[in-house]
Amino acid sequence: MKKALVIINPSSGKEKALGLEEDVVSALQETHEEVAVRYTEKEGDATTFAKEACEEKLDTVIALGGDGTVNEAINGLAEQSHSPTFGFLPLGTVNDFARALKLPMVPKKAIEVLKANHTKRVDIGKIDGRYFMNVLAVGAIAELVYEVTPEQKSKFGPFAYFIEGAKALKEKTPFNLSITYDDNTWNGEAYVMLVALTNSVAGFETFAEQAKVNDGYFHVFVLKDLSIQSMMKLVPDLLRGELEGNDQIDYFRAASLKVESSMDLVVNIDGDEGVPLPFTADVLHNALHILVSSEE
Ligand SMILES: Nc1ncnc2c1ncn2[C@@H]1O[C@H](COP(=O)(O)OP(=O)(O)OP(=O)(O)O)[C@@H](O)[C@H]1O
Repeated sequence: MKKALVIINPSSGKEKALGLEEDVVSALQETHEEVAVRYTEKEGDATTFAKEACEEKLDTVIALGGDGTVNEAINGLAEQSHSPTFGFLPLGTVNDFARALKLPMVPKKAIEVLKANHTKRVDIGKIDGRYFMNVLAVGAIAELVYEVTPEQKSKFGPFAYFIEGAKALKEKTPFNLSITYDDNTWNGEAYVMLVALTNSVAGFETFAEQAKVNDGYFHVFVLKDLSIQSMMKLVPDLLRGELEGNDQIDYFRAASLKVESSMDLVVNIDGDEGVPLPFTADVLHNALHILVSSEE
């Protein structure tokens, strides 16, 4: 007998999730005998619910929410002895993970993906005992994420980060960074370090154009200069998907990282405040089974 759990964050996506519950449940009932629904009330609930679904050996876990809810669900599913298939409806404003997986943004179409039952194995990252599916950020970018208001995100989409980013970066000084990755090291001064697991960062699908959701690597970008000239080159390179060739960026890929600084810095994990430096991070290759569009 197949069993599924639907985790709903009722606050996500202008409270759209509740209106979709019935359609999601009836879609799952086509292939599952039992479909339960649980609503999150606070931070951590989606992790608890997903972990309990693993313990109860459910076949499928579906999340309705934004990247925050998806991250929490993944934190409950990762490295469990029984791992249900995971699917989600992207109801946030940015939805980087859904962009990377080429999921439809229109909820009715995303429900069709759940029905089709086509899965793909996907990498996630592990950082000091926590899990993430999109991005780590150190430096001004990490701080600016907290400064972008939900209104700005709804109005300007990814460009809200760009507008706030340009403001934040202007006021910053570089920090020293020591990165040990696989068998190499990077030492120097940086303004921003971004570790992308997927191509889509802050809604820009061209950010790490070459990153695949299951290539086994972190794609690391270290920004070394913030002069006007360098920023003017950065924007077209970002939009063309050519950031790794930019003179002011050092780019490399790695399956594991150790990042240290003599300065007081905190790493941002999938858009939320994370752990202080130093940290270690590893790619967990093909760690999850995710429901994706059949043409993917
Ligand atoms: N019932 C609830 N009411 C209010 N907040 C909730 C509720 N349940 C969970 N949350 C909070 O919602 C947050 C996640 O929201 P969501 O899934 O919309 O992600 P998001 O990253 O904010 O999305 P985006 O930025 O793309 O819009 C978590 O921080 C969680 O604590």
